[in-house]
Amino acid sequence: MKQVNFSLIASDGMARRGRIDTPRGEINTPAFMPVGTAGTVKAMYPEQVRETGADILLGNTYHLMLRPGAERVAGLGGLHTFMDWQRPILTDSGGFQVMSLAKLRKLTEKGVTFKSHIDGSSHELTPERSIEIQTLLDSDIIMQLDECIALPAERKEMERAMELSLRWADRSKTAFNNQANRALFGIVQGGDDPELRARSAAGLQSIGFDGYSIGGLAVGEPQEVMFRVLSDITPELPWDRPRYLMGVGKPDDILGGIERGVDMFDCVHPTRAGRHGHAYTRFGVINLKNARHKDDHRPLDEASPNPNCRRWSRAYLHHLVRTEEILGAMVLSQINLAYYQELTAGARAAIEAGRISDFAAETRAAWAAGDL
Ligand SMILES: CNc1nc2c(CCNCc3ccccc3)c3nc(N)[nH]c(=O)c3cc2[nH]1
Repeated sequence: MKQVNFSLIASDGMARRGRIDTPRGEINTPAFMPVGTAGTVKAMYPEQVRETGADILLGNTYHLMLRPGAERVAGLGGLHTFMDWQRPILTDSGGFQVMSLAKLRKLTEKGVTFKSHIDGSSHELTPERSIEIQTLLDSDIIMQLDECIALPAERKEMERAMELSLRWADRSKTAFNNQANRALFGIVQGGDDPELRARSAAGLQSIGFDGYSIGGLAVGEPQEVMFRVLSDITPELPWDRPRYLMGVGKPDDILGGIERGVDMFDCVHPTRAGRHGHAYTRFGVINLKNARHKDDHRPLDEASPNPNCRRWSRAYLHHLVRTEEILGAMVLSQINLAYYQELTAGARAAIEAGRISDFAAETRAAWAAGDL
Protein backbone atom coordinates (compact mmCIF):
# COMPACT_ATOMS: atom_id res chain seq x y z
CA MET A 1 0.00 0.00 0.00
CA LYS A 2 1.49 3.34 -1.08
CA GLN A 3 2.59 5.28 2.00
CA VAL A 4 2.85 8.66 0.25
CA ASN A 5 -0.54 10.16 -0.57
CA PHE A 6 -1.74 13.57 -1.81
CA SER A 7 -5.11 14.91 -0.63
CA LEU A 8 -6.74 17.97 -2.16
CA ILE A 9 -8.27 20.01 0.71
CA ALA A 10 -9.55 23.07 -1.16
CA SER A 11 -9.21 24.88 -4.46
CA ASP A 12 -9.85 28.46 -5.56
CA GLY A 13 -9.66 28.86 -9.32
CA MET A 14 -6.48 27.09 -10.39
CA ALA A 15 -4.93 27.50 -6.91
CA ARG A 16 -4.98 24.42 -4.63
CA ARG A 17 -4.55 23.77 -0.93
CA GLY A 18 -3.43 20.18 -0.32
CA ARG A 19 -1.48 17.87 1.92
CA ILE A 20 1.00 15.11 1.15
CA ASP A 21 1.11 12.41 3.85
CA THR A 22 4.41 10.54 4.09
CA PRO A 23 5.91 8.02 6.59
CA ARG A 24 7.98 10.90 8.02
CA GLY A 25 5.18 13.45 8.36
CA GLU A 26 2.85 15.65 6.34
CA ILE A 27 3.66 18.35 3.80
CA ASN A 28 1.13 21.20 3.60
CA THR A 29 0.79 22.66 0.11
CA PRO A 30 1.39 25.14 -1.44
CA ALA A 31 4.79 24.39 0.10
CA PHE A 32 8.13 26.16 -0.10
CA MET A 33 10.98 23.66 0.30
CA PRO A 34 14.30 25.09 1.58
CA VAL A 35 17.33 23.78 -0.25
CA GLY A 36 19.87 21.80 1.76
CA THR A 37 22.37 21.16 -1.02
CA ALA A 38 25.08 19.18 0.76
CA GLY A 39 23.01 17.91 3.68
CA THR A 40 22.59 21.26 5.36
CA VAL A 41 20.44 24.34 4.86
CA LYS A 42 23.36 26.78 4.96
CA ALA A 43 23.80 28.69 8.25
CA MET A 44 20.72 27.08 9.82
CA TYR A 45 20.26 24.35 12.46
CA PRO A 46 17.67 21.77 11.30
CA GLU A 47 15.33 22.73 14.19
CA GLN A 48 15.53 26.39 13.10
CA VAL A 49 14.48 25.35 9.57
CA ARG A 50 11.48 23.57 11.12
CA GLU A 51 10.65 26.62 13.28
CA THR A 52 10.34 28.79 10.15
CA GLY A 53 7.44 26.46 9.19
CA ALA A 54 9.12 24.17 6.68
CA ASP A 55 7.61 20.66 6.46
CA ILE A 56 10.20 19.33 3.98
CA LEU A 57 13.65 20.22 2.69
CA LEU A 58 15.74 19.37 -0.34
CA GLY A 59 18.84 17.25 -0.58
CA ASN A 60 20.96 16.96 -3.68
CA THR A 61 22.00 13.81 -5.48
CA TYR A 62 24.82 15.48 -7.43
CA HIS A 63 26.59 16.97 -4.42
CA LEU A 64 26.07 14.02 -2.08
CA MET A 65 27.13 11.37 -4.63
CA LEU A 66 30.44 13.20 -5.03
CA ARG A 67 30.95 13.94 -1.33
CA PRO A 68 30.58 12.08 1.00
CA GLY A 69 29.17 9.44 -1.44
CA ALA A 70 25.73 7.80 -1.50
CA GLU A 71 26.93 4.43 -0.18
CA ARG A 72 28.73 6.19 2.70
CA VAL A 73 25.55 8.15 3.64
CA ALA A 74 23.56 4.89 3.50
CA GLY A 75 26.13 3.19 5.75
CA LEU A 76 25.68 6.07 8.21
CA GLY A 77 21.91 5.50 8.35
CA GLY A 78 20.70 7.59 5.43
CA LEU A 79 20.39 11.35 4.92
CA HIS A 80 17.77 11.96 7.67
CA THR A 81 20.01 10.38 10.32
CA PHE A 82 23.16 11.92 8.82
CA MET A 83 21.83 15.50 9.13
CA ASP A 84 19.31 14.82 11.95
CA TRP A 85 16.29 16.09 10.02
CA GLN A 86 13.52 13.55 10.73
CA ARG A 87 10.81 15.06 8.48
CA PRO A 88 10.40 14.54 4.72
CA ILE A 89 13.26 15.13 2.29
CA LEU A 90 12.92 15.58 -1.48
CA THR A 91 15.95 14.94 -3.66
CA ASP A 92 16.59 16.05 -7.21
CA SER A 93 17.98 13.46 -9.65
CA GLY A 94 21.27 15.32 -10.20
CA GLY A 95 21.03 15.94 -13.96
CA PHE A 96 20.39 19.65 -13.63
CA GLN A 97 23.39 20.13 -11.33
CA VAL A 98 25.66 18.04 -13.61
CA MET A 99 24.81 20.32 -16.53
CA SER A 100 25.33 23.46 -14.46
CA LEU A 101 28.30 22.50 -12.26
CA ALA A 102 30.29 19.52 -13.55
CA LYS A 103 33.11 19.64 -16.07
CA LEU A 104 33.68 17.62 -19.27
CA ARG A 105 30.10 16.37 -19.40
CA LYS A 106 29.16 13.78 -22.02
CA LEU A 107 25.48 13.11 -22.52
CA THR A 108 24.37 9.91 -24.31
CA GLU A 109 21.20 7.82 -24.49
CA LYS A 110 22.52 5.81 -21.54
CA GLY A 111 23.01 8.80 -19.22
CA VAL A 112 25.63 11.44 -18.51
CA THR A 113 29.32 11.04 -17.66
CA PHE A 114 31.20 13.91 -16.07
CA LYS A 115 34.18 15.00 -14.01
CA SER A 116 33.59 16.13 -10.44
CA HIS A 117 33.91 19.91 -9.97
CA ILE A 118 35.50 19.05 -6.60
CA ASP A 119 38.39 16.70 -7.44
CA GLY A 120 38.09 15.93 -11.15
CA SER A 121 37.15 12.26 -10.59
CA SER A 122 34.99 10.59 -13.28
CA HIS A 123 31.36 9.71 -12.61
CA GLU A 124 28.34 8.40 -14.50
CA LEU A 125 24.70 9.23 -13.81
CA THR A 126 22.03 7.10 -15.49
CA PRO A 127 18.31 6.94 -14.74
CA GLU A 128 18.94 3.68 -12.88
CA ARG A 129 21.95 4.98 -10.88
CA SER A 130 20.07 8.15 -9.91
CA ILE A 131 17.16 6.12 -8.53
CA GLU A 132 19.68 3.92 -6.67
CA ILE A 133 21.44 6.97 -5.16
CA GLN A 134 18.19 8.64 -4.05
CA THR A 135 17.07 5.32 -2.52
CA LEU A 136 20.44 4.94 -0.72
CA LEU A 137 19.92 8.47 0.68
CA ASP A 138 16.49 7.21 1.83
CA SER A 139 14.77 10.25 0.29
CA ASP A 140 10.96 10.46 0.65
CA ILE A 141 10.23 12.09 -2.74
CA ILE A 142 12.62 11.33 -5.60
CA MET A 143 12.95 12.63 -9.15
CA GLN A 144 13.48 10.94 -12.49
CA LEU A 145 16.74 11.76 -14.29
CA ASP A 146 15.97 14.32 -16.99
CA GLU A 147 17.69 16.74 -19.36
CA CYS A 148 16.97 20.40 -18.73
CA ILE A 149 18.03 22.86 -21.45
CA ALA A 150 18.38 26.63 -21.17
CA LEU A 151 15.96 29.01 -22.90
CA PRO A 152 15.77 30.37 -25.54
CA ALA A 153 16.42 27.23 -27.60
CA GLU A 154 15.66 25.88 -31.06
CA ARG A 155 12.49 23.80 -31.23
CA LYS A 156 14.47 20.76 -32.48
CA GLU A 157 16.69 20.95 -29.39
CA MET A 158 13.71 21.30 -27.05
CA GLU A 159 12.06 18.31 -28.74
CA ARG A 160 15.21 16.16 -28.54
CA ALA A 161 15.71 16.86 -24.80
CA MET A 162 12.01 16.35 -24.05
CA GLU A 163 11.91 12.99 -25.85
CA LEU A 164 15.14 11.82 -24.16
CA SER A 165 13.66 12.82 -20.78
CA LEU A 166 10.53 10.79 -21.56
CA ARG A 167 12.62 7.70 -22.34
CA TRP A 168 14.56 8.30 -19.11
CA ALA A 169 11.24 8.68 -17.27
CA ASP A 170 10.27 5.18 -18.35
CA ARG A 171 13.64 3.73 -17.25
CA SER A 172 13.39 5.62 -13.94
CA LYS A 173 9.92 4.18 -13.26
CA THR A 174 11.18 0.65 -13.99
CA ALA A 175 14.23 1.11 -11.74
CA PHE A 176 12.01 2.58 -8.99
CA ASN A 177 10.23 -0.77 -8.79
CA ASN A 178 7.10 0.65 -7.13
CA GLN A 179 8.71 1.27 -3.72
CA ALA A 180 5.77 1.93 -1.37
CA ASN A 181 7.56 4.10 1.22
CA ARG A 182 8.68 6.88 -1.12
CA ALA A 183 7.24 8.79 -4.10
CA LEU A 184 8.67 9.10 -7.63
CA PHE A 185 7.92 12.23 -9.65
CA GLY A 186 8.16 12.56 -13.42
CA ILE A 187 9.47 15.85 -14.83
CA VAL A 188 7.67 17.70 -17.64
CA GLN A 189 10.01 19.21 -20.23
CA GLY A 190 9.40 20.80 -23.61
CA GLY A 191 10.85 24.31 -23.30
CA ASP A 192 8.36 27.09 -24.08
CA ASP A 193 6.55 25.12 -26.79
CA PRO A 194 2.95 24.24 -25.79
CA GLU A 195 2.78 21.20 -28.10
CA LEU A 196 6.04 19.73 -26.78
CA ARG A 197 4.92 20.41 -23.19
CA ALA A 198 1.57 18.69 -23.81
CA ARG A 199 3.32 15.66 -25.35
CA SER A 200 5.65 15.46 -22.35
CA ALA A 201 2.75 15.68 -19.85
CA ALA A 202 0.74 13.02 -21.72
CA GLY A 203 3.77 10.74 -22.04
CA LEU A 204 4.51 10.96 -18.32
CA GLN A 205 0.90 10.23 -17.39
CA SER A 206 0.85 7.12 -19.56
CA ILE A 207 3.87 5.90 -17.56
CA GLY A 208 2.25 6.97 -14.27
CA PHE A 209 3.92 8.94 -11.45
CA ASP A 210 3.13 9.91 -7.85
CA GLY A 211 3.65 13.57 -8.73
CA TYR A 212 4.60 15.76 -11.68
CA SER A 213 7.47 18.24 -11.62
CA ILE A 214 7.54 21.10 -14.10
CA GLY A 215 11.14 21.35 -15.22
CA GLY A 216 12.92 23.36 -17.87
CA LEU A 217 11.86 26.69 -16.37
CA ALA A 218 13.69 29.35 -14.33
CA VAL A 219 16.51 28.84 -16.83
CA GLY A 220 16.80 32.42 -18.05
CA GLU A 221 13.37 32.99 -19.58
CA PRO A 222 11.31 36.12 -18.73
CA GLN A 223 8.69 35.68 -15.99
CA GLU A 224 5.81 36.06 -18.46
CA VAL A 225 7.15 33.13 -20.52
CA MET A 226 7.31 31.00 -17.36
CA PHE A 227 3.76 32.01 -16.42
CA ARG A 228 2.43 31.25 -19.92
CA VAL A 229 4.01 27.76 -19.86
CA LEU A 230 2.49 27.16 -16.41
CA SER A 231 -0.99 28.32 -17.50
CA ASP A 232 -0.76 26.00 -20.52
CA ILE A 233 0.50 22.92 -18.68
CA THR A 234 -1.16 22.67 -15.25
CA PRO A 235 -4.63 21.99 -16.76
CA GLU A 236 -3.00 19.04 -18.58
CA LEU A 237 -1.76 17.45 -15.33
CA PRO A 238 -3.81 15.19 -13.02
CA TRP A 239 -5.67 17.27 -10.38
CA ASP A 240 -5.08 14.57 -7.73
CA ARG A 241 -1.30 14.59 -7.89
CA PRO A 242 1.13 17.28 -6.66
CA ARG A 243 2.73 19.70 -9.15
CA TYR A 244 6.29 20.82 -8.29
CA LEU A 245 7.79 23.84 -10.09
CA MET A 246 11.55 23.23 -9.92
CA GLY A 247 13.97 25.96 -8.89
CA VAL A 248 11.38 28.69 -8.36
CA GLY A 249 11.77 31.33 -7.12
CA LYS A 250 11.39 34.85 -5.89
CA PRO A 251 8.22 35.66 -3.88
CA ASP A 252 6.32 37.05 -6.88
CA ASP A 253 7.25 33.97 -8.95
CA ILE A 254 5.88 31.75 -6.18
CA LEU A 255 2.65 33.75 -5.84
CA GLY A 256 2.13 33.60 -9.62
CA GLY A 257 2.89 29.87 -9.60
CA ILE A 258 0.31 29.24 -6.85
CA GLU A 259 -2.31 31.18 -8.85
CA ARG A 260 -1.55 28.87 -11.82
CA GLY A 261 -1.96 25.56 -9.97
CA VAL A 262 1.52 24.80 -8.60
CA ASP A 263 1.75 23.01 -5.22
CA MET A 264 5.50 22.79 -4.45
CA PHE A 265 8.48 25.11 -4.92
CA ASP A 266 12.21 25.03 -4.18
CA CYS A 267 14.83 27.73 -4.56
CA VAL A 268 18.29 28.56 -3.23
CA HIS A 269 17.36 32.25 -3.42
CA PRO A 270 16.19 33.02 0.16
CA THR A 271 19.31 31.56 1.78
CA ARG A 272 21.72 32.78 -0.93
CA ALA A 273 20.19 36.30 -0.89
CA GLY A 274 20.44 36.28 2.92
CA ARG A 275 24.17 35.55 2.73
CA HIS A 276 24.49 38.49 0.34
CA GLY A 277 22.75 40.94 2.68
CA HIS A 278 19.26 40.99 1.12
CA ALA A 279 16.30 40.74 3.51
CA TYR A 280 12.82 39.70 2.37
CA THR A 281 9.94 41.44 4.15
CA ARG A 282 6.24 42.14 3.65
CA PHE A 283 7.35 45.34 1.87
CA GLY A 284 9.65 43.54 -0.55
CA VAL A 285 13.41 43.05 -0.51
CA ILE A 286 15.79 45.36 1.36
CA ASN A 287 19.48 45.50 0.45
CA LEU A 288 21.11 45.92 3.85
CA LYS A 289 24.52 46.49 2.27
CA ASN A 290 23.32 49.95 1.28
CA ALA A 291 24.93 52.76 3.29
CA ARG A 292 21.54 54.44 3.79
CA HIS A 293 20.91 51.98 6.66
CA LYS A 294 23.97 52.83 8.76
CA ASP A 295 22.14 55.20 11.15
CA ASP A 296 18.69 53.62 10.86
CA HIS A 297 17.68 52.54 14.37
CA ARG A 298 14.32 51.15 13.17
CA PRO A 299 13.90 47.36 13.22
CA LEU A 300 13.46 45.60 9.93
CA ASP A 301 9.69 45.16 10.48
CA GLU A 302 8.24 45.90 13.93
CA ALA A 303 4.91 44.24 12.97
CA SER A 304 6.49 40.99 11.80
CA PRO A 305 5.55 37.74 13.59
CA ASN A 306 9.26 36.84 13.36
CA PRO A 307 11.20 38.07 16.47
CA ASN A 308 14.35 38.42 14.35
CA CYS A 309 12.63 41.16 12.32
CA ARG A 310 11.93 43.16 15.50
CA ARG A 311 15.00 42.48 17.64
CA TRP A 312 17.79 44.43 15.92
CA SER A 313 18.10 47.80 14.16
CA ARG A 314 18.62 48.04 10.43
CA ALA A 315 21.91 49.76 11.32
CA TYR A 316 23.08 46.66 13.17
CA LEU A 317 22.04 44.31 10.35
CA HIS A 318 23.84 46.65 7.92
CA HIS A 319 26.94 46.45 10.16
CA LEU A 320 26.83 42.62 10.22
CA VAL A 321 26.54 42.51 6.43
CA ARG A 322 29.27 45.08 5.79
CA THR A 323 31.71 43.32 8.15
CA GLU A 324 30.72 39.92 6.68
CA GLU A 325 30.09 38.65 10.20
CA ILE A 326 28.80 35.04 10.32
CA LEU A 327 25.81 36.20 12.39
CA GLY A 328 24.67 38.27 9.38
CA ALA A 329 24.32 35.16 7.20
CA MET A 330 22.61 33.29 10.04
CA VAL A 331 20.05 36.02 10.83
CA LEU A 332 19.20 36.92 7.21
CA SER A 333 18.90 33.27 6.16
CA GLN A 334 16.38 32.75 8.99
CA ILE A 335 14.51 35.98 8.17
CA ASN A 336 14.20 35.10 4.48
CA LEU A 337 13.16 31.46 5.00
CA ALA A 338 10.61 32.58 7.59
CA TYR A 339 9.20 35.13 5.13
CA TYR A 340 8.85 32.49 2.39
CA GLN A 341 6.95 30.29 4.86
CA GLU A 342 4.70 33.20 5.90
CA LEU A 343 3.92 33.73 2.20
CA THR A 344 2.97 30.10 1.52
CA ALA A 345 1.10 29.76 4.84
CA GLY A 346 -0.88 32.89 3.94
CA ALA A 347 -1.67 31.43 0.53
CA ARG A 348 -2.87 28.15 2.09
CA ALA A 349 -5.25 30.04 4.40
CA ALA A 350 -6.46 32.28 1.55
CA ILE A 351 -7.24 29.29 -0.70
CA GLU A 352 -9.16 27.60 2.13
CA ALA A 353 -11.15 30.84 2.56
CA GLY A 354 -11.73 31.18 -1.21
CA ARG A 355 -9.89 34.51 -1.36
CA ILE A 356 -6.58 33.78 -3.14
CA SER A 357 -7.03 36.67 -5.61
CA ASP A 358 -7.58 39.16 -2.75
CA PHE A 359 -4.55 37.72 -0.93
CA ALA A 360 -2.43 38.03 -4.07
CA ALA A 361 -3.58 41.63 -4.64
CA GLU A 362 -2.94 42.62 -0.99
CA THR A 363 0.49 40.96 -1.04
CA ARG A 364 1.53 42.66 -4.29
CA ALA A 365 0.23 46.02 -3.02
CA ALA A 366 2.38 45.73 0.11
CA TRP A 367 5.43 44.92 -2.02
CA ALA A 368 4.72 47.94 -4.22
CA ALA A 369 4.06 50.29 -1.26
CA GLY A 370 7.47 49.16 0.09
CA ASP A 371 8.65 51.03 3.15
CA LEU A 372 12.21 50.10 2.21
C1 LIG B 1 17.00 27.62 -10.52
N1 LIG B 1 16.24 27.19 -11.68
C2 LIG B 1 16.00 25.90 -11.88
N2 LIG B 1 16.38 24.90 -11.04
C3 LIG B 1 16.00 23.76 -11.66
C4 LIG B 1 16.19 22.43 -11.25
C5 LIG B 1 16.85 22.14 -9.92
C6 LIG B 1 15.84 22.39 -8.81
N3 LIG B 1 16.50 22.58 -7.52
C7 LIG B 1 17.03 21.34 -6.99
C8 LIG B 1 18.14 21.54 -6.02
C9 LIG B 1 18.27 20.60 -5.05
C10 LIG B 1 19.28 20.73 -4.10
C11 LIG B 1 20.17 21.78 -4.16
C12 LIG B 1 20.02 22.75 -5.15
C13 LIG B 1 19.00 22.64 -6.09
C14 LIG B 1 15.76 21.40 -12.14
N4 LIG B 1 15.97 20.08 -11.78
C15 LIG B 1 15.64 19.11 -12.66
N5 LIG B 1 15.86 17.84 -12.35
N6 LIG B 1 15.06 19.38 -13.88
C16 LIG B 1 14.79 20.65 -14.26
O1 LIG B 1 14.27 20.86 -15.39
C17 LIG B 1 15.15 21.73 -13.38
C18 LIG B 1 14.93 23.07 -13.75
C19 LIG B 1 15.38 24.08 -12.88
N7 LIG B 1 15.38 25.42 -12.99
